[in-house]
Amino acid sequence: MTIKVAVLGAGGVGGYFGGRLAQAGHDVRFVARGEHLAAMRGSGLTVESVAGDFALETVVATDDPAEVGVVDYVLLGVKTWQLEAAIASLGSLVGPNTAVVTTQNGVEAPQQVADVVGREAVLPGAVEVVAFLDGPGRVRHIGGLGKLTFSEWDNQKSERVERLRKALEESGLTAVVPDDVWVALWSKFLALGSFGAVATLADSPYGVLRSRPGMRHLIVDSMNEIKQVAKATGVELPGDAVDKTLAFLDSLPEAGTTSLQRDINSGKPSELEAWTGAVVRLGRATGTPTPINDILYELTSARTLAT
Ligand SMILES: NC(=O)C1=CN([C@@H]2O[C@H](COP(=O)(O)OP(=O)(O)OC[C@H]3O[C@@H](n4cnc5c(N)ncnc54)[C@H](OP(=O)(O)O)[C@@H]3O)[C@@H](O)[C@H]2O)C=CC1
Ligand SMILES: CC(C)(CO)C(=O)C(=O)O
Repeated sequence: MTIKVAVLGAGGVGGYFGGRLAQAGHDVRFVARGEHLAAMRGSGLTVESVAGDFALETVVATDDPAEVGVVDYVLLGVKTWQLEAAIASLGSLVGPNTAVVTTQNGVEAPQQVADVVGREAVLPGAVEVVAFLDGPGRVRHIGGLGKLTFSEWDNQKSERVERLRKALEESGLTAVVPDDVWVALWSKFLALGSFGAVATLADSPYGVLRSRPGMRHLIVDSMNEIKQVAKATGVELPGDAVDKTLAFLDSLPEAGTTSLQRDINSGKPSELEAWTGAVVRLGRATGTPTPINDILYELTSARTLAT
């Protein structure tokens, strides 16, 4: 069955997932802007992908969500610091049966969206992919399965979750509906909150981070604090969550870097507030001490001012 999807924020994630869904014949409307919008309108979307290249000669793209109207799903593909403005433009896309799927790294995007459209309209999600815009109208997918893990807010198995899961799988993507989507989001957050700030401060790739016992200890200490914050917000992570995240660090490419350090190093806006910033904020809100993350946050914030 064809689904109607608005991709709000057609960058690495939105462009790749939206592109695959459109290629499979779904009704995908891209909400974009600037040169990327002009290129998509003029010559469509090109995707260079480790899972197979493809080109969509024509795509539906606009900068005005009102032109799209109500959809079945909104795939929210903007960066965390762009969320507020993007959420404000959701109005005309969301009807009584619309589901807004969050893909942002971090744990706060679902609530930010729910504050405006209501919890029942949100499917909290997380993506695993390495994809980026390689110029206007051009997406490059260089790694990761292209996996979306998502569910209803209360983890109920619903018809709309199943319909989206099927559409994604039939489009060549990987879709996972976990038993508890909050455990999935917070498990990923263990990596984001710890690796991101430490890698930025050390200005080092994964190969260096994991090679020094002291760095590993620092990352583990940061993760243990995040685990406590998760617990204080009602999310109990599995006993092996920290070990698994350390094993994930060990599996990453030697020369790989976090998106946080790449953004900060190139002087771009970053997702620091949604990563280590969120650990500190949620720690304070729940009365959970986060001394390691407090230091990481202060030092990384200072680095953002210095670039
Ligand atoms: N890319 C990846 O491989 C992964 C990304 N993620 C997460 O997914 C989220 C999205 O990241 P990513 O795809 O890399 O981000 P990108 O910067 O590649 O894409 C975001 C796109 O949204 C556009 N945009 C922002 N606000 C609006 C708006 N109001 N209306 C229309 N377009 C808008 C941006 O345009 P402009 O450039 O003009 O601002 C940009 O094209 C992030 O939270 C990221 O951490 C998670 C895992 C992997
Ligand atoms: C989990 C992590 C930190 C791996 O690089 C990531 O997703 C990112 O860099 O954006």
